Amino acid sequence: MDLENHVEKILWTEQQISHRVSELASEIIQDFTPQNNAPAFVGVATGAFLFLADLVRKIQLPISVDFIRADSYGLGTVSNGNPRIPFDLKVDVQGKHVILVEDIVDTGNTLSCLIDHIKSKGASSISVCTLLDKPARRKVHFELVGKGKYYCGFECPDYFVVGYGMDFAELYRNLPYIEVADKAIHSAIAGTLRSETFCNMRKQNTRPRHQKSETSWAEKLCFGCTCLQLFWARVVMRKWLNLTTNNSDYSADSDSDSDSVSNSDPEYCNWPGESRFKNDRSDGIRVEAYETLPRIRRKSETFRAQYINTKEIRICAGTWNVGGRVPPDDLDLDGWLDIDEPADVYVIGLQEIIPLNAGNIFGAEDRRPVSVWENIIRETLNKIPSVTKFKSHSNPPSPSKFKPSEDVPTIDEILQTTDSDIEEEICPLNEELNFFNEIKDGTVTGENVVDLDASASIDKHKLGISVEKELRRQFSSPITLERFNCFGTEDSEENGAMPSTQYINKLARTLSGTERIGLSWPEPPLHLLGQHVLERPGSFKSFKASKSFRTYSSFKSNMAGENRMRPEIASLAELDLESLINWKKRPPYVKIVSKQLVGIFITIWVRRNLRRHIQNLNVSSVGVGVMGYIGNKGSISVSMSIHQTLFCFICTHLTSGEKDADAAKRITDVQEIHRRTRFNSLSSIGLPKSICDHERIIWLGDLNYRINLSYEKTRELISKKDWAKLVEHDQLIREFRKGRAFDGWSEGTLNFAPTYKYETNSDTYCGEDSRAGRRTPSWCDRILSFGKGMKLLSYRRSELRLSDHRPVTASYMVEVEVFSPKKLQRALTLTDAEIKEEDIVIDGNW
Ligand SMILES: O=P(O)(O)OC[C@H]1O[C@H](OP(=O)(O)OP(=O)(O)O)[C@H](O)[C@@H]1O
Ligand SMILES: Nc1nc2[nH]cnc2c(=O)[nH]1
Repeated sequence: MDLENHVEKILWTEQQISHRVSELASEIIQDFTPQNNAPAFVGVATGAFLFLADLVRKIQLPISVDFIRADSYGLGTVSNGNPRIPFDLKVDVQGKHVILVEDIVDTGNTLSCLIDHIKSKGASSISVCTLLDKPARRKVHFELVGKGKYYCGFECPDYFVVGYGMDFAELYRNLPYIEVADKAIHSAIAGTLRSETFCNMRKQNTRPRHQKSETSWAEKLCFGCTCLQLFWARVVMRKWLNLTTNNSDYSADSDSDSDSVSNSDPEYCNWPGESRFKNDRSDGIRVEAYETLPRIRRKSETFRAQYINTKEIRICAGTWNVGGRVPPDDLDLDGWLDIDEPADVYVIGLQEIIPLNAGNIFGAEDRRPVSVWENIIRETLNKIPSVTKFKSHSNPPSPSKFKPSEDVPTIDEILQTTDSDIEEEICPLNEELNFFNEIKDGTVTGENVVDLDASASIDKHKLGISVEKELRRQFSSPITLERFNCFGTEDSEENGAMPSTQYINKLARTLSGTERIGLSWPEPPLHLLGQHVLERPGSFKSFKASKSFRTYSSFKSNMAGENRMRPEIASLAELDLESLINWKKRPPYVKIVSKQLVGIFITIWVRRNLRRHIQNLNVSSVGVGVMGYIGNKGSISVSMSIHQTLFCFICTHLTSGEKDADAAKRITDVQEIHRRTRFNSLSSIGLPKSICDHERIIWLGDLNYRINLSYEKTRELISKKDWAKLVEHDQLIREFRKGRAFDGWSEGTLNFAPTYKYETNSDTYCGEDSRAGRRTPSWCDRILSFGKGMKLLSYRRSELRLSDHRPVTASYMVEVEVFSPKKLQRALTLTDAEIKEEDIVIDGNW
């Protein structure tokens, strides 16, 4: 930032202030000298401390000096209209002239309250001496007392100002001049903040003037600050302003995380690194959205139906305000995360992952608790065995089918890589069964296959051992060997003496290769789809000529034609079983995103085999707390497509408080979150930009809505478990009805006790002692949804006592659209045939 710009935002320099203070002092001396009774100067803490100190040193009268404190702004920039007096006068002002010394008069709330207070102490007159007056913001008219006078240093324009005692979030008070805070905010938003304020503070205030300074080159470059200070200032400022460097500023499991055979992991052979999430190629070439991850909602649903299937996935959403408590390592999250009914996607939102004290709110983010929570979540999800596969897109499994007992790790899975859906597109269930029936008179029968699946089961607590045992068992099965053999035959000549691990990888790669139409495509733009299928010579022929088709065919013909062990079976002995076992032992869930904003934290985990179907991942954080920007309250939203459906998950912590004004602020918070949440740049055509652009949305968090009843009445209804009556007074339910916040959203029935506020590590609600921060118990912790095709399976709370809140869980069965290359193939082949027919007719006519 250039110097002029910098100078422009200083409203009053040190010299100007000093000069004006002298003038004010002279005025006061003149007014009070004739009186015998020298006034008491009462500074309004904290802001007036410098002004008071400078002023009283220029008053040559036998004055007394004291402080009083009134809290009206708290951490925000808007007076709350109801100042408290947390510390009172020491001197007795009975019968005295009092001069209240203020740094700034804004709404007038503080003064109005203080004047009343001092008047009640019997002061004979009350004057006010303020350095700044902001008449544009005056809301409350205050009356001076007796012959009291109003002394004012400068009229202040309607800016939020800092310096010379005035703070922004308790900082900047020690600036010797007064400047506009908004400017700092705006320049920071424009990314030009060089943190002059901090630099100047250091130059002008923290280095003793007499001390000759040795300025390092780094300090020179940074206007006198060390880079570390500058960095800290930037970090803090960015945090205040809720600026993130970019949308990919979140953590996720890398592909190799927890993969013991990561280098040879066939699942990832076509998806290096994190590139699929970031839309950037590792070679530095930016890949346009339409080339890789497009998802364009087309107008023609009829046409869309020709290449889209649907299936259901289970999503478990959990929210918990953990009150800044670090969890013990053995915290049992099984119930909260509903691991007996495993989900495909876990969306976990925490609030107050760190204590919301000033240091955490305004200082650099403390990320340590994140890893503790993540470890516990990982361990919890690792108890869930891997699921084999969905049987059919069009006949989705019912929730009850997601039983661990069915999660049989078969050798098929290995052969199919991790993506069983893909396999089905080539060889759907019915074809598969027909196929096995076809070769019934050989060694393999349909029943055998069923037996094979059904006989294996996993002890979910001893997953690794079971997997190993099961794999060994399957490898000893003639069926498996034969099937494996068949896959091997296709490329047997080509493969020659290829080492076994390499060979397995190659097999898996063959099965996951993108040449298999649409295997991992999200939804390519139509023109590309057309090109892919039609422009290739003989369209369907090209599919038939593809490696996968050949693999499948050779599999078929081998099985059908021969009923004997081929010599290649011998190569199985060399198979690197250990690699396979390790591969199979990989954790069943992977973290696809974790993001923290002060105390708000969201982490999303998906089944390993779903990961590749998650695209266009984007994160957007919005702070609505202090100053309207800081993230002590706010949201983190995650946008993604799962298969072909757009999802948004929002974890929020909204404004707290029981008053109507607090409820109104929560509505504003929600509106702000909608307004300021932005995902994809304008150039990313077809990708969602805002929350509402998504098809399925889950909003979870400490929404902080309260029950509008007295504490006693609420407790009475809780003891009767009269949830229905309580619900009538729930602020959020009322908002639903009024249609102001969350219009059109759904929530499950609240048939559990309010989740807030409990005494620590206890089942007792706070408030037995009415003096100790009594809170009406409320359903602060909520999970809402928006969008079609979302069936709520359960909505409940868990009895974890770590904090003053109880965690809440909502499980959904959600419909997603799945791209079906088979359908498209059929549609396009037909279209192709129709065109050809037309051509023939035309030819005939010709
Ligand atoms: O006219 P009003 O709208 O009431 O605002 C004026 C008050 O606001 C500031 O105090 P603040 O509450 O920020 O505390 P501080 O002095 O500790 O900064 C300022 O020092 C005044 O006392
Ligand atoms: N720091 C600061 N405190 C205030 N209190 C009321 N108005 C202001 C302002 O502009 N700046």
